[in-house]
Amino acid sequence: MSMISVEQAQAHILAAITALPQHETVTLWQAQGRILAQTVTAPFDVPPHRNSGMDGYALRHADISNGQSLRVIGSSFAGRPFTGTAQAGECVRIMTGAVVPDGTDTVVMQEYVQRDGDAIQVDKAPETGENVRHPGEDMRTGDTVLAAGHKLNAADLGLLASLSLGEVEVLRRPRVAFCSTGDELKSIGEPLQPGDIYDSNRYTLHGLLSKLDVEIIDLGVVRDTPEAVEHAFQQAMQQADVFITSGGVSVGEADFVTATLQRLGKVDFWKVAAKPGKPLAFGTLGNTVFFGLPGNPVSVMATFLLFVRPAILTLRGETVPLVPEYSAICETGLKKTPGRKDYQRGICERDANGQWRVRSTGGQGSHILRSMSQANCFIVLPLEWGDVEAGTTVSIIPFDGLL
Ligand SMILES: Nc1nc2c(c(=O)[nH]1)N[C@H]1C(S)=C(S)[C@@H](COP(=O)(O)OP(=O)(O)OC[C@H]3O[C@@H](n4cnc5c(N)ncnc54)[C@H](O)[C@@H]3O)O[C@H]1N2
Ligand code: MOO
Repeated sequence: MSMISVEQAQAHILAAITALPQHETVTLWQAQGRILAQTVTAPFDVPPHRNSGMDGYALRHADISNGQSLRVIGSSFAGRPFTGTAQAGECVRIMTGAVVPDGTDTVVMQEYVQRDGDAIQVDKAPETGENVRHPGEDMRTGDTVLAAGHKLNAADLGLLASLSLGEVEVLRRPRVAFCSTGDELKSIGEPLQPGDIYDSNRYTLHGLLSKLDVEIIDLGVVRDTPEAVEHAFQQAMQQADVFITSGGVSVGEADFVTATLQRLGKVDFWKVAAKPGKPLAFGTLGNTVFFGLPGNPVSVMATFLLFVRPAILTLRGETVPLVPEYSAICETGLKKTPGRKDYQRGICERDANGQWRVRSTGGQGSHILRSMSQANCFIVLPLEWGDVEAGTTVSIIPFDGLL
């Protein structure tokens, strides 16, 4: 199988995936960031009643044009309305949010009033209707206030609460299973035998998945045997919407991932013209979407961000899964071989003029995980480019919110 371009691979993945059809009901406490599966209409007006925008006095505007003093006949507090009706020459002490009493049409701020016992004198006349907030000004009965497909944010949660809607229908979260493959991998704390290393990819993947509001299923470290790899695949197919492996996807004699995918499911593509990330495998296992990520620690992160993350966002119902790129001036020269699109690790910042500037983190081997830890962006270099001179304008993908 020949290599396909990054763009072809991304298009292929997004074309193969649609949002999960299943819904679930969650409380507002669990609803932040979830995708609505229902349309929400307002069951009543918000605010539900005419109320005051200020602390002051509710009065009849017609009464103050001639400068007469008004008699205070009671008080209206938020949650404790005045129940009577104001007549000509009368006013009611009122607090912010309290019901504006019948018979009045305007609220004057208390700072513009002089009070003497039961009488007030207005120093500065408001406009008619000033400081009166009307029913339905925020939302009117029957208004569509949130559409299906909308991603709920903090404002929306408050909005739903103000409509007394404590639960909402949202799309189900994707279940994502992942494992590391490799006989050389030891778990934290185990002694290393010659040739061993500690498994870092599972921790990286767990961290990346934790940013995405998914159900995470950790299938652990899988040994480099066809049986062990197959067993992990079987488990994932039964439990997960997405299955991610790391390692064992290249052409070595202990690389069983692609063959297992071929046996149990379907290989959509294998190998992308990306550096790092070349041996990425993508396919399906029944209803489970499969990503075989290369084992190198930087390759895992790059392929996750470029290919897996957009797929998961699409599954969870988001409509703009790809991250934006920006132009930056590259302050360091970069080594590059034409033939693959490079995602080099960079450190970017905006200068005083708002111009992005970026420099390399140094060594770009896909085993140098520290380059990802030091970086705050990818420097994206087109497939056909060779070495890059300092001062060249390049594209960057900032890591904000991604890692
Ligand atoms: N003859 C060829 N050899 C390789 C090619 C090729 O095209 N022809 N491609 C290279 C590229 S590019 C990559 S990327 C790697 C990917 O290989 P695998 O996906 O099969 O990964 P492994 O061989 O299993 O591991 C690669 C590397 O990463 C380390 N590793 C693996 N898992 C973990 C883990 N969980 N935590 C930390 N480190 C891990 C592993 O020890 C290896 O050093 O293939 C190249 N070879
Ligand atoms: O594609 Mo590999 O990820 O270059 O090291």
